[in-house]
Amino acid sequence: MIAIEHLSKRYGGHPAVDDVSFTCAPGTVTGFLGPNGAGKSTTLRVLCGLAAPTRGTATVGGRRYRDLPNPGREVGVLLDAAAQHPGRTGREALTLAATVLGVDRGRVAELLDHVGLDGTAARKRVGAYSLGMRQRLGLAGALLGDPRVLVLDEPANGLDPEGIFWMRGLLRGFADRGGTVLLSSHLLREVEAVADRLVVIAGGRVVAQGAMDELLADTGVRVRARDRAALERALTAAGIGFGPADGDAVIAAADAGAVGEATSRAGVPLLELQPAGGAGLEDLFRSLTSAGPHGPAGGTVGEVRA
Ligand SMILES: Nc1ncnc2c1ncn2[C@@H]1O[C@H](COP(=O)(O)OP(=O)(O)OP(=O)(O)O)[C@@H](O)[C@H]1O
Repeated sequence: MIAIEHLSKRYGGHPAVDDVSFTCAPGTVTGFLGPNGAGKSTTLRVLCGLAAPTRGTATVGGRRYRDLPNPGREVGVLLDAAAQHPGRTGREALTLAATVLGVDRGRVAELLDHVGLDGTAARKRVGAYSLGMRQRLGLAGALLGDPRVLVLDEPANGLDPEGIFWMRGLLRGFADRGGTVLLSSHLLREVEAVADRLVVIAGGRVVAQGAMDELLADTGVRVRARDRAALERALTAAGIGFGPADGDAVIAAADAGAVGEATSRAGVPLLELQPAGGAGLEDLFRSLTSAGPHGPAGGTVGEVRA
């Protein structure tokens, strides 16, 4: 179990992470989603003992990473695939890591195979690897100690669509065998297909979290009027939070009845009013994380919070 509790991290006066709390249970994949600069990496760095929290705690199985007796055996970490020693071959890098961890060297070949690095790739220096190959090698390193928990920062970066599909299968299998996975991404589509739960962060704060199916079922309604400004005024007057969708539509954080009443009271004819549903998740993500004049769609945030 990963537990992030009231975690804050300030750099100078700047709050990179501000009172963030969530948990990740065994048997699940949690997608940690947010735009660039949202605070994902900082949270993961604190969790893995690479940065000290200003306030709050981040623990694995009730202990801070630095207090785990053999962390590599309990938590597999891949935070920056690009930061691997360029002069070693993939096989050398993994063999060295196996020695440090006290893992049987026989696992090196097994893992190279598991992450799809063949003999030729394993003999190449890491400096000549593509980012996708480095991600695969980094993942092999994270899995080397046979941990029960995986913490991965943007692991799909640099992978082609086939590689992303492969990684989803690997992470799903890991969780289905009882493992705990926390993976960050700035792209909803990357985590949508594999995550059981989502934690959405923007500006250092959690703006939504919940089970994927809850979030899919509760993404508000998509509403469109010829007069967008009048629609926005009607929603604001009714205290309904909203955010931008594609085209002229907005995603309103209320049910269709409440939106219909608000717009009819204001005399705003509608061109469209329907549950946002699964297709609205992308819109929800954009509206929750937009720094537009209305900020995150407040009502929805409260409703989807677990
Ligand atoms: N070492 C640091 N010193 C100062 N500010 C930092 C440091 N690390 C991160 N920040 C700032 O903290 C905020 C959160 O950054 P963080 O890297 O955690 O976001 P992120 O969601 O991981 O984004 P990205 O996807 O771009 O990595 C940003 O404003 C960033 O500039």
